[in-house]
Amino acid sequence: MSHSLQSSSRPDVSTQTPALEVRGLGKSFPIGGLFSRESVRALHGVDLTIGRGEIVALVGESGSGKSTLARCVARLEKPSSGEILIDGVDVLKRDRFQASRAFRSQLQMVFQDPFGSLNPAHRVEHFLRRSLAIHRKGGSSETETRQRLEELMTTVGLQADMLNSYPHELSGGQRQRVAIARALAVEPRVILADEPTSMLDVSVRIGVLNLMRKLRDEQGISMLYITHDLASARYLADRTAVMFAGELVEQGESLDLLTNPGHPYTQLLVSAVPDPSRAGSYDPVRRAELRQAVMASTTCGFDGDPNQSCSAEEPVHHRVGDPENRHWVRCHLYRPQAGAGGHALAAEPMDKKASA
Ligand SMILES: Nc1ncnc2c1ncn2[C@@H]1O[C@H](COP(=O)(O)OP(=O)(O)OP(=O)(O)O)[C@@H](O)[C@H]1O
Repeated sequence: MSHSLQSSSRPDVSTQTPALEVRGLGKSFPIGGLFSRESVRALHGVDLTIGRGEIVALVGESGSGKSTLARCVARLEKPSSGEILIDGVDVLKRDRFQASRAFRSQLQMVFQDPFGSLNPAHRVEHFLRRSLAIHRKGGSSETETRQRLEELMTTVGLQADMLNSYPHELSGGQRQRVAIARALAVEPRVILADEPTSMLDVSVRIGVLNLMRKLRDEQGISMLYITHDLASARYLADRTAVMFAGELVEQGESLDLLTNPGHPYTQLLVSAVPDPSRAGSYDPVRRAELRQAVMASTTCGFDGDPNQSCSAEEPVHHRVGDPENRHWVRCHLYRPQAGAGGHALAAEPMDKKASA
């Protein structure tokens, strides 16, 4: 996979009202039955901003909270705390009890499983027509609707005659393109894509990633791209955010973050990416120990000193390197390298603003 990310040629999204902004998002799930007071903290104080026409990758291992974040933002799950703003409007206040049609037409989700997300009893045309009808985007005549259906198919790189196909007649990659076309039918501002390529053959993954990139570049759609795959984050995303035990621990321009990771967890993730020039650097035993420590306690497991643990005191945001890269890390262990320019950001609220 070539790394054609060219952050410098992208428009400056930091000065505009973000397409999506998440502030202090928290989510706990009750566990242990009806009368139990126990809960598992899946998200804690997550701040995340996605500019217009920007793709942000959210990476982290299984159980780190990525899907919970996407499901809360998509309002499939009720957050325990925090705010969600689309185009500067707090949607939790606007539609207090459930997601409105207006919300659904602003934000769409594409799921991991292209096999499960399309009802096998219907033809492709049905899914797209339904989305157009619900959101009244089909045009006033059948001719216009037909034209729109064919446009959607072309946009996602499918032949118009596949409108007559059933899901089982399509490959996994083609089904995922249909799922993306269905999301596009409502002309959303933001797409949340939860591992959209992980169930696809390696050979067709790149096509779906390129489609997502095209939608960003040509239609200005903003995306949260959730993935385990750091190489694809680097290929596709303008910025990458790293989630660990329900919190964002590092964020920055993808290329910079993945070549110069500041948090030990990000370093561990990066070290697990196969790289012939770095043979032997991945330590599966250490990684398993850390995962175990994370599951067993509320501390992050990277630091043996209890006085410096995140549970004793939340780490502040440290800026890493050149401010242009908007790269920060939250870790008590972070020590800027001499000359690297890393320093702690000022205290709240500028801290949060600068870090999002
Ligand atoms: N409905 C639920 N009830 C109880 N706990 C839950 C629920 N959903 C998620 N969790 C817990 O929240 C934490 C985060 O889970 P989540 O699925 O968001 O992680 P993830 O990073 O998306 O993992 P994966 O990549 O495997 O999907 C986990 O500890 C999980 O067990």
